[in-house]
Amino acid sequence: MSRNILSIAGTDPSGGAGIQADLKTFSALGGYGMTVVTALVAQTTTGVSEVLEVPPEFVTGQLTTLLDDVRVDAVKIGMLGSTGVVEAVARAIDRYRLPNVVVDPVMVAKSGDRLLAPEAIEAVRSELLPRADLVTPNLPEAAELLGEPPATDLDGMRAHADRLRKLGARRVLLKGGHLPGPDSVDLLVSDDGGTTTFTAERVPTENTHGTGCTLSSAIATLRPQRPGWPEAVRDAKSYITEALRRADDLDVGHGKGPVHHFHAWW
Ligand SMILES: Nc1ncnc2c1ncn2[C@@H]1O[C@H](COP(=O)(O)OP(=O)(O)O)[C@@H](O)[C@H]1O
Ligand SMILES: Cc1ncc(COP(=O)(O)OP(=O)(O)O)c(N)n1
Repeated sequence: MSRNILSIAGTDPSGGAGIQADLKTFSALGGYGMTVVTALVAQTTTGVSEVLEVPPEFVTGQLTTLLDDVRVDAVKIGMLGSTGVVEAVARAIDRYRLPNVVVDPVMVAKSGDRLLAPEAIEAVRSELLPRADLVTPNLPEAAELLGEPPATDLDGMRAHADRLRKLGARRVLLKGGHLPGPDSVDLLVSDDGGTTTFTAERVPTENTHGTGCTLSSAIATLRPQRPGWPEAVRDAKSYITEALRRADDLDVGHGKGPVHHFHAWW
C-alpha cells in the first residue's frame, strides 16, 4: 500500500525549496507525493523577486477536490502566506481529520524575503499550532511565535520548545541550524514533555537552500514508516545531513544552492 504524503506549500522554480523540494524528498524516502499550492513564488538561489498568493477559496478548492478522493497518510505544511490561507488549511485539517500533520511555520526565506504576512503570525499561533502533531520552527520562527528574542543556546531552545507546546502544538522540533558551532543540534519535545536532541556534524557548505523544507518533508514521509516520532525525526535528520554533504556535487544557480536529494533505500 502506498504512503500518500501531501505538501501544502508555495513554489520554488529553482527546485531547492517549497513544494518542489517537498516532492523530491517524498520520492527519495518512499512516499507518494501530492501537492496543494498556496503561493506562486518567483525565487531562485539568490532570493525572491515576486509572490502571487493563491486566494484562500482556491486553496480550499484544491484541498476538497483532492481529499474527497485520496487517502492521506501524512501532511507537511509549509509556506501559507496569509491569514485567509492559514484558516482554510486549519478548516481542512478538521474536516478531513488529517493525520500526522507536520507544520513548518515558514516566515522568512534565507535570503531575507518574507513568505508570511506579519499579521498572519497570530493565525499560525492560534489556528495551526493546536492542530499540529509536530511543529518544526527554526530559531527566528520560534522567537516570532513567542514574541521573544531567538534562543542562543540549548537551554534557551528547551525553554522556547516548552513554551510552543503550551501554545498547543503536540510536539515541537526546534531546529538549531542557525546557531554557530561544530554541530547542528535540533531539539524534540515530545507529547509527554520528554526531550531528545539530534546532533549532526555541521556540514561546511554554502548550499543550504531548502534545508527546513527538506527536513519537515522527510519527517512527514518517514512517520508512517516508523514506530514513533523520535525515530522519524532521527532518520529525517540523517537524510538532511547527507543531502547537505552531497550539496556541493550540484551546480545550481549563483547564490545559496539547494541540497542534493539522493534516493535513500531504508
Ligand atoms: N550546515 C549544516 N550542517 C548540518 N546540518 C545543518 C546545517 N544547516 C542546517 N542544518 C540542519 O538542517 C535542518 C534545517 O535547519 P535550519 O537551517 O535551522 O532550518 P531553516 O531552513 O528552516 O532555517 C536542521 O536539522 C538543521 O540542524
Ligand atoms: C515556497 C517556499 N517555501 C519555503 C521556503 C523556505 O525554505 P527553507 O527550507 O527554510 O529554506 P530557505 O529559503 O530558508 O533556504 C522558501 N524559500 N520558499
